[in-house]
Amino acid sequence: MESALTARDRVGVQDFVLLENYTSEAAFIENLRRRFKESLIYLFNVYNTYRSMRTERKDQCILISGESGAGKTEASKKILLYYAVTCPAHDRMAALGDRLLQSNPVLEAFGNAKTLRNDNSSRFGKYMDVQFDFRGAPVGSHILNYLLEKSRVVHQNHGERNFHIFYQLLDGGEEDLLKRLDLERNPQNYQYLVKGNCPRVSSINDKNDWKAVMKALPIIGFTEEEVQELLNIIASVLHLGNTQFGEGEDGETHITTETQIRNLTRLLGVDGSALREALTHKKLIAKGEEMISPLNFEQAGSARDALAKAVYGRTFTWLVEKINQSLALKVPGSSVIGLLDIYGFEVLQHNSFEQFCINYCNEKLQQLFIELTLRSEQEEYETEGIAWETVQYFDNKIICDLIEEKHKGIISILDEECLRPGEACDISFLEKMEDTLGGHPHFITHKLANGKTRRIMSREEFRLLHYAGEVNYNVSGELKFINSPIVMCQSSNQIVRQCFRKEEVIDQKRPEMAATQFKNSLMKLMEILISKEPSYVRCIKPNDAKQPGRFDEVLVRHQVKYLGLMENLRVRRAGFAYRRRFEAFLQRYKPLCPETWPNWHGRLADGVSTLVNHLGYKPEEYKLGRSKIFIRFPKTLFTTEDALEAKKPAIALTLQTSWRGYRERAKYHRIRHAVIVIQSAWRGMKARRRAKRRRQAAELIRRFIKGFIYRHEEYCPENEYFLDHVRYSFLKKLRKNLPKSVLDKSWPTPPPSLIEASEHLRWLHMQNMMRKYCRRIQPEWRKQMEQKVVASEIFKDQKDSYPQSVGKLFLGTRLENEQINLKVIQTLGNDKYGVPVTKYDRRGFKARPRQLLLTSSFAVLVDRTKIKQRIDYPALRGEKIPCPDLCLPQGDVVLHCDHVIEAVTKFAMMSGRTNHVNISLGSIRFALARGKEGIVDFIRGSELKVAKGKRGHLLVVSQG
Ligand SMILES: Nc1ncnc2c1ncn2[C@@H]1O[C@H](COP(=O)(O)OP(=O)(O)OP(=O)(O)O)[C@@H](O)[C@H]1O
Repeated sequence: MESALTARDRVGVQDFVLLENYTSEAAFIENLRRRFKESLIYLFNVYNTYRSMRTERKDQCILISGESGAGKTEASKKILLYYAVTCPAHDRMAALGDRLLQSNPVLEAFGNAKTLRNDNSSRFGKYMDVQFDFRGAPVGSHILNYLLEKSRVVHQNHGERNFHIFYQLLDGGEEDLLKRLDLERNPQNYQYLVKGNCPRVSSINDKNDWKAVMKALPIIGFTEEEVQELLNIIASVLHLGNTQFGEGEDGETHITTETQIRNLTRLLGVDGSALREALTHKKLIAKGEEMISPLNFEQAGSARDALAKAVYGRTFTWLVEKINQSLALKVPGSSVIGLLDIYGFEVLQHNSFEQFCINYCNEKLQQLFIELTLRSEQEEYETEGIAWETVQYFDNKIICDLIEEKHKGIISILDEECLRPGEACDISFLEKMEDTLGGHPHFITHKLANGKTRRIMSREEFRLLHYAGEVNYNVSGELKFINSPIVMCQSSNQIVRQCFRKEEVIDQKRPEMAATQFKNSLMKLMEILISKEPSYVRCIKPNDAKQPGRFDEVLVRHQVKYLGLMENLRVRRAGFAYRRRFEAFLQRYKPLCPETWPNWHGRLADGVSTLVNHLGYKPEEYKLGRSKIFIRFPKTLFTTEDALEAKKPAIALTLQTSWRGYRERAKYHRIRHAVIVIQSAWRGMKARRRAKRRRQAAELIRRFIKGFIYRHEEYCPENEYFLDHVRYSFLKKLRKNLPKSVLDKSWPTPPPSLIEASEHLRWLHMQNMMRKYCRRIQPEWRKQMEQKVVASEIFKDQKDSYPQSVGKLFLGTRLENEQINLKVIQTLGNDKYGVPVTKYDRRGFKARPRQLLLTSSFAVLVDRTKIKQRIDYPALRGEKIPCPDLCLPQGDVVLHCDHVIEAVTKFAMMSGRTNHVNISLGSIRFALARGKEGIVDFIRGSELKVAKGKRGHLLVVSQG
């Protein structure tokens, strides 16, 4: 509905109720034209009906009307297709669908014909009930047929045909069959088929259609016998058409075509003479007495045609019943949708009884429309608590009464006239109507008309002013004889016997005439329709040439008029043009009022009230019901709709902004949430790590403190960490501070627990360094070292000048390769020689002094005997070094040497008596001959001197 409003400006209005100028036919047609041009041929949603049935659980009906070729059958097919596609599938549905499908060609063969307006025109009105089960699946169907155009059986306009089945039989029937039925293939041989002079139609393939019908009949449930009997009837109609009459000399009518009568007798299974009589005589019952009177030539022809029409018409009704049995409900149904596909108002050049019935039917439908529309309006107003207002519309009840009123209506008069004893004729019927209905505002005859109308009306016509317009009906031939059934009741053809019931003939009180029958069936139809919720489909044919895209305005205007659309619209617009539930109205138009936008939180009625006040609705323009708002004029609605259209860009912008904002906020919240999750996870992890570290640190400190407390205890669990740590720390420190050279005496102070280990390490390290040092040392340096070590053993802390000598190298050349200046400055106990000793060779010096006394640069060799031995050493002599001094001395000697420490060390080493060196400071005592001892005083002086000192001491002055 709302989408229709949106599309309004583009393609007119979808709902005519919203047409602004609803009284203007031109505006109406213009709207049709606009939508036709855009191929928007359906004005309103025809599919709502099914939804209403499902949701409201109320039986529905769809009334489809329109003139021939307007599209009624197409529309009903679309509706059925919609059910087939959208309804839930049912197990039995397939079989039902099959039968439903197969019934179509059968119904079309017997009920459709080629007309000027439609090659496959349905020549009957159809009401079809589709039954649905509780799930909404179709489970059964039932068809009611109305107003079969029986006149077509005996007469067709030029360019039209009889019902399809005749042509199908002649074209498609097998030779044997035709022979049995005594038929010839050529349709032109049959009086009932030649009138239209159009036996072949390019768009129709009779042979194929025949096959389809023959295939369908058994599926629908026809027995072989029934099929044969049905074909007998069809053939009979053709034979009946070829039955001719002759006029005797005395004016008596007789049958001239005996073959036809024979065939009819055989095929219909009736008595030949009875049939002859029925065709040539009229039987009337007056005051309980049967009266038979002969028919004239013309009347006999009419009686024949009437019989043909009756036989065909009733057979068609029987056929529909047979199809109904096949489609009947096999499971319980819950809801029904009825589809009424019926002609719209028909106004032809020559309008007869059939047009009268059709238009009467349309009058009834219009009345139903008014009744149902007003009823639903009234019900809605009542429900909504709105005061009912009298609506201005034309109520066609007056016309319906004119036709159907008991005793006074046209149908009653027709019945009376037909059953009246004596000669009934069309004119007497007309006169009777004039007598009874004269003065009725909707009834005119030639006699009753004014001058102007009289000129255009024939004397055999009467005019009815229908709600949709005026129609002139011709009464000639109206009063046809329908007494033929009497002979048919005795037929041995089962179908004929079922169609013409004996009771009908026996009940002579007041046989029901055709018009009354139709009136009664219409009453029944109205009862069916009135119990349902109606929807209407009005089909309008755009042109008569069967051309696409052509909009023939004259034709359309004619249909708009005779479909009564303007009148329908007037009824619909009598009250309020538009109504909507509060929530729907508020939802749609709330953006137009700041107080209702974006959301109204109060009562819906208050919201709508606020909204319409803001929109400036005048009190006469609308009313608020209990749950709906009613708007009287489309203009009000369209102004609101236009305002909404104008507002839409702003709404779109707002929605866009809100949506983007919402999207971005959602995104932001997502990111924020993610960040928080990551952050908390990260913080948690960090905190856990910190706590762990703290725990570990506390544990460490605890173990450290405990370890510190127990540090002097044996290695135990309490102090193991502490001690390990101390050990580790010390070793780490030691690693960095290890002495690099053997002379480096530094060593980190060990913790108390490691003193022993430290010392051990130190010793190991020293050993290691020394080993490395020793491994690296050169042989000459090794010797030097050995000598120095010996020198150290001898002189360290013994001789003042020793520390100064440590750094001075012992030269190998001295006492070894080179000469060493060694001067014996005094022999003790003997004479003094002042002869210097030169070139003393090491290899020849094997002296092993018992004592070597040194002071400053002096050395005193003690034990001269030994020296003497040494001096005798042949090696020294071998070198022929003159050393008379050394050969001479006896007793101890005082030697002078510049490198006394070196010299003494080397002497000591050479002699292997390092512990025999005795170092004295100041004075030394020595033994003299005969047990005497002498004393040598050593002092420092400016020059080297040996002299006799005080108390007989030998005074040795050393330089420096
Ligand atoms: N909705 C449609 N779209 C296109 N063509 C359509 C539509 N409705 C009808 N027609 C055309 O009009 C022709 C006649 O339609 P249809 O037989 O439904 O008319 P009808 O009103 O049932 O006629 P009749 O009363 O003679 O049976 C169709 O064969 C088709 O060519």
